[in-house]
Amino acid sequence: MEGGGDHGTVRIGAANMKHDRPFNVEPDIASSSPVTRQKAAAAKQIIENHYKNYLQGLQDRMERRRTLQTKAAEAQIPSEEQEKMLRNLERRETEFMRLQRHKVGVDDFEQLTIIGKGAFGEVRLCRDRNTGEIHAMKKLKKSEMLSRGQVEHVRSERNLLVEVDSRCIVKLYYSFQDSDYLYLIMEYLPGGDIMTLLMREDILHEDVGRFYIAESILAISSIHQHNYVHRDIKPDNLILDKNGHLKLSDFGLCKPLESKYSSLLDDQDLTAQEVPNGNDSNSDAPWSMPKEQLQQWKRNRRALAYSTVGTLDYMAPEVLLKKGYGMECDWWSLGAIMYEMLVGYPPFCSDDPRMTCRKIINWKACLKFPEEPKLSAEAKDLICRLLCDVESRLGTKGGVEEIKAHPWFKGVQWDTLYEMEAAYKPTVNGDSDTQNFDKFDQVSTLQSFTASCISTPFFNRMSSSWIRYRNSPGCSPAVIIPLTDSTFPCVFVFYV
Ligand SMILES: Nc1ncnc2c1ncn2[C@@H]1O[C@H](COP(=O)(O)OP(=O)(O)OP(=O)(O)O)[C@@H](O)[C@H]1O
Repeated sequence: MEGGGDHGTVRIGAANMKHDRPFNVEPDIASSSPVTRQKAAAAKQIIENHYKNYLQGLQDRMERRRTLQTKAAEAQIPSEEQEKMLRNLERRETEFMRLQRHKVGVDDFEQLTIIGKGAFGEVRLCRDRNTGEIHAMKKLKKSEMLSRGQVEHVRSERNLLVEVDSRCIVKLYYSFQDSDYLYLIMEYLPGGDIMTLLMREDILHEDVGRFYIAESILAISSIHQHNYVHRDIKPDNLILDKNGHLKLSDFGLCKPLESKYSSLLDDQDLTAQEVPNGNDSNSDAPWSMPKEQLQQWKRNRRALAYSTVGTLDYMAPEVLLKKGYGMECDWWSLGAIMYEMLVGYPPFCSDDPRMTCRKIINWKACLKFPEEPKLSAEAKDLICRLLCDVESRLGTKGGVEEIKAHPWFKGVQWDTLYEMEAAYKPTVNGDSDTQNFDKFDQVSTLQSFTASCISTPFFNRMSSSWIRYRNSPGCSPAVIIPLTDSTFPCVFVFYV
């Protein structure tokens, strides 16, 4: 059978030889029973989808090749080296296709402990039934993704993970789907995320902070080299391997900013009287928050990370303001994380997200350093040169090298950082140890998954038109649920 030009028209070899012209099967189908017609329509859909995916895959693959070629040419990499990079990409693409053809599915993995939750799903430890290897399985509910137009972003995440072969980026082994879920099978990083480290340690010594900021720079720059902007760099996306080296995760799911923060961002709000006004008092500074409130913020941050609302503490002002933005926005986020590592909380933290938002936008007035803990002059300078206008931000004009050359990094051996002993070595007993992750209710909440459990004064203060509460068994004591309209505060950032 050869494919004909039009849908529904097929050219059939021997049976059609007499006429030697396309044999239109439509009249037969039209006279057939409704069940047959349904089956034919379903078959047509399956074939069309198959070829659509196949062609899309080919296109993506060619696009990745072209991007790599352009990047390599721009970076003036010698042609021999370019050839090697392209061969390497082809090898990984082929390997990935081979694995895809194996039709790996969820049944190939034994699902173990839940280790994380995010905006659209959960992350679990899993064991490959064939090899016995332990991996991390990210499981995303399709209906949630579809209803919020997020499927393309999962594709981005999967593409990026295949394309960027870097020791600073979490590795992707398989991606597949069943009728309800999308799955990403990734390497398991048992050291826990930087958020957990910060919650445990409160503040990091400058040497430890320097190590993790330096590794974050290498990770961020490796995705920038492939023309990706993360937009959502935050401590829970920086995960440690068993030796304490850092890898960046979570690339694909875009939390659409427009819907997430629209209620926080109308112009009137930004000029409202509570906007921090640049006087010299420290009344807006996080450390002037009552101690109990600050503790509450710390207790809430994990729950916030699991929610569909997410956090905007690390987000650059140009992203919040929906101005044009580029890779520099990731360097802002890094500045906010560095501040938190050395000071103990993010620079614009507040128990009210509206205030955080305003503080970020009014960063000139609101970026302040406490008396204690005392930061070195170089550390302060670097933070100030990352948390500033795009035009003067380090990395904007001179790229990553400009950041690496800052005096705070004096003595850092950039080329051998990942071979060095890490600044902090997590305790990890065996491949499937999950002690560095929070303990979760092990019953999957994905069935009725909308958001995570949060019950705090923090949310009581949020606009009631934005979220509301609902008691829910197994999700005590409260669950944030979305409004049914477009203001649903769904979250997640990544854009190509
Ligand atoms: N490969 C991994 N190895 C170990 N832990 C992981 C891995 N991937 C994710 N996690 C854990 O699961 C948490 C949630 O993962 P991730 O951020 O990818 O999920 P998400 O659904 O994309 O969440 P978000 O709401 O942050 O966008 C992480 O903060 C981390 O603690």
